[in-house]
Amino acid sequence: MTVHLSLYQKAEQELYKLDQSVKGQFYNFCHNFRENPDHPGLDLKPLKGDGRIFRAKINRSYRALLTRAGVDAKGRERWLVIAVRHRKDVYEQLSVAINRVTGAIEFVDLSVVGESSLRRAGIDLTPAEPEAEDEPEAAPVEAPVAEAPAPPPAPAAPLLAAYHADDLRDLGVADSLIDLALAVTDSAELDALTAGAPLLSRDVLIGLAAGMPLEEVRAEITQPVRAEEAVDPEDFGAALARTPVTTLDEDIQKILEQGDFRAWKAYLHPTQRRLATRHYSGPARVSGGPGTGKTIVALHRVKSLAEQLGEGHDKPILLTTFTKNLTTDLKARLAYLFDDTPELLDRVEITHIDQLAGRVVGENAAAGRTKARIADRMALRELRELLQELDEHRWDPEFLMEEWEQVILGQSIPTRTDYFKARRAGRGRGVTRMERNEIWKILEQFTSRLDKLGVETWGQTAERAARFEIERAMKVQHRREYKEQIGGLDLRHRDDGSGMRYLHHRYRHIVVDEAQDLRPAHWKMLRAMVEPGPDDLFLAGDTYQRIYNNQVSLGALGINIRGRSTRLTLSYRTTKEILSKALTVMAGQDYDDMDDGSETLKGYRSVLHGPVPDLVEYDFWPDELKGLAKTLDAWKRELATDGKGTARDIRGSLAVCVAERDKVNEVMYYLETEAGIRCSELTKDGPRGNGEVHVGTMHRFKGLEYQKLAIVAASEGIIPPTSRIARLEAEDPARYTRELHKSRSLLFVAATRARDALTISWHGHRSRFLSA
Ligand SMILES: Nc1ncnc2c1ncn2[C@@H]1O[C@H](COP(=O)(O)OP(=O)(O)OP(=O)(O)O)[C@@H](O)[C@H]1O
Repeated sequence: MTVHLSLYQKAEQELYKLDQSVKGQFYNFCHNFRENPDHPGLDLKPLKGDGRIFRAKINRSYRALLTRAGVDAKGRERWLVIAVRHRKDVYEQLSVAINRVTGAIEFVDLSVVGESSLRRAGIDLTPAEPEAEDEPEAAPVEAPVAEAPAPPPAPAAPLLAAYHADDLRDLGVADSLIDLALAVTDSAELDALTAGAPLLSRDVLIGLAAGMPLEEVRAEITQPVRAEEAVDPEDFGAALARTPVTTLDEDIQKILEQGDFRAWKAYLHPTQRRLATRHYSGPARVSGGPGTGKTIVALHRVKSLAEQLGEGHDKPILLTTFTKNLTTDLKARLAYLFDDTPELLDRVEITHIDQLAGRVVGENAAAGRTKARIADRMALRELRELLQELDEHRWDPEFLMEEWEQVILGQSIPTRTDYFKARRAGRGRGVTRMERNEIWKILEQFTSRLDKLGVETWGQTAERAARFEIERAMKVQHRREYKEQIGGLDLRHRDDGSGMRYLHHRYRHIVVDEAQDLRPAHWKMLRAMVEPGPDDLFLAGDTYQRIYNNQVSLGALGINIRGRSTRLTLSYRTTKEILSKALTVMAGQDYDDMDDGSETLKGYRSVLHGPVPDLVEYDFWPDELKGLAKTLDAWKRELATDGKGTARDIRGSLAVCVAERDKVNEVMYYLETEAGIRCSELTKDGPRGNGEVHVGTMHRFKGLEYQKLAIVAASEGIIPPTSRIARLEAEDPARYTRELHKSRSLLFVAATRARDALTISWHGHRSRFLSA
């Protein structure tokens, strides 16, 4: 073997799309090239424009474009395949360079930047290979009958007129794209220009065009991917080490068969990769809009931590999330990510947060003293009954329930005196000392009522678990201090019989997904479960998607993420069209960053395109159901023509999302009995049954994604549920605002689950969150 051959990330993606036969021939090409790149059959030649790019023959029609990248340790020349193209698409003007910011090799393909940009920049593309003689000529195009020439359109202002070439260069835009980018006049042109652009150029240009200030682009897009060492723009050997590639000494056929699944497994965006692999001096957080890859980063973070730990017999890494059905999803994705190192997966515990709290409480309970857990709505019913029995009408049961959850349980307040002094930040309505006394009395009766029934809420479980874990952490700390005091001597005498010897923090690293929804007590429990220090806690979440009541201030809970917080802005899931509809739901809203600051969706964007979402109004619910069945039928037909013919293939591609629990049954009943469409309900344990269409409440859709999604009953009165919350507007405006936020977030979460197609319908009046 005379050369070492690697494949550029983008070239790999191009290969996936080619016919199986071309993939096979590419495999042979690699084999032959590695043996002898100068073999006459490969016909290796430099392009006339950038002599650093060579073309070589894969078969009669396809060409590999390659560049040299130094020599390897064995003295073999290293070559990089930068693209695989039909020969008609190989132009002399293609260029390759080293990006001065990332230090990686970048391939710039001017043939995909769009006609109008090229025309404006006066660039004429020359095919590297003239048409073959035996190829049928294209039919001559008839000259159109001349019409009176239209007046030339007024020149439009460039989209990035506020910036200079030096700004773009400085931010990392590829040199050959800078003039073109500065001449772009509308977003269609920008899309064409960025579609095939190197990653950093694309991110910077889209960020600036979306209105992100230059300094923010520098801090959030350029800085995270800057090479750590100085970049030599001519050293392709050094640059290869910074470029995402596959080494073709591996079995390329196996890689190609994995197809698109490899997308997130192998190639994280450099910002995502850095977040997943870097060392943090303490708790860190990744935020970002829906579909920006927060979960993917969390999964890779787990893998990177497991690799650092190596094999072992315990599970020092915890991966946890708020919803039960997501835990199943995380388990499957993580198993896929670890498929080549299953022994490392054994070092990870994946548990849903309530289950974890339940286990801690169970471990600490005396035998036979465990309580059954009830959902919050059952507890609320008990509280309502209690208030009726007490003939107590001054207090709204929902307000009391929140006060208990957020203030008393949230801060582990043990006594009435402590409650008098408690912080009630963000609770809205103030309460006097006398009122606190009344509230305490009612809640005391309420908790003893639950106690007598032998039940507790998940909030109580979390709070008790937090207390047990804090005690445990204190014992660990005391033992360590004592050992230090006595000069590091063995503590066998003191430990014997107490189990103390085995006491340590439960985990070395904790990774949390959907962090925005955890309760304060969950955070306290997690904080105590891991020793404070480097890489202790890693959180992924988006407060715009908070759909439960649990607003926290992490700093106040002992989790300091200041300076270790990063936001992702590029959506990999949703199309631009769906995203812009979803963003109108959030227009003008302020959300917190879980740390007494505010969060933003500025720069949140997608580069994918698809149909504009359908917004459909019906007079009555039965009409809407009929319309839904029609939409689903049409989608099924579309999927069939895409090759996803059978019900089995469609499963998991289509879904119907509803705001209210009752409507789920109505939708399923109608679709099954009237429209012959088989459904599966999305439950907290995942989809139940094998139906082709998943149906569930908006809460159940968190973290999931579907190719085509219908949101039904998006009517005013249902979202937000006006009859339930209207009175709060006057009585407790802060709570009213919180309820509206929650409702709005639910619709936002639901709309951003759709990958390609989205329909939102309603009967009566449309939800106030949906603009025309
Ligand atoms: N670097 C990447 N390359 C290709 N696909 C990616 C990449 N990162 C994420 N994705 C894909 O984007 C989709 C969304 O990713 P993910 O679920 O991690 O986003 P998220 O930010 O957690 O979303 P949400 O907040 O809505 O739950 C997934 O299909 C994932 O496979």
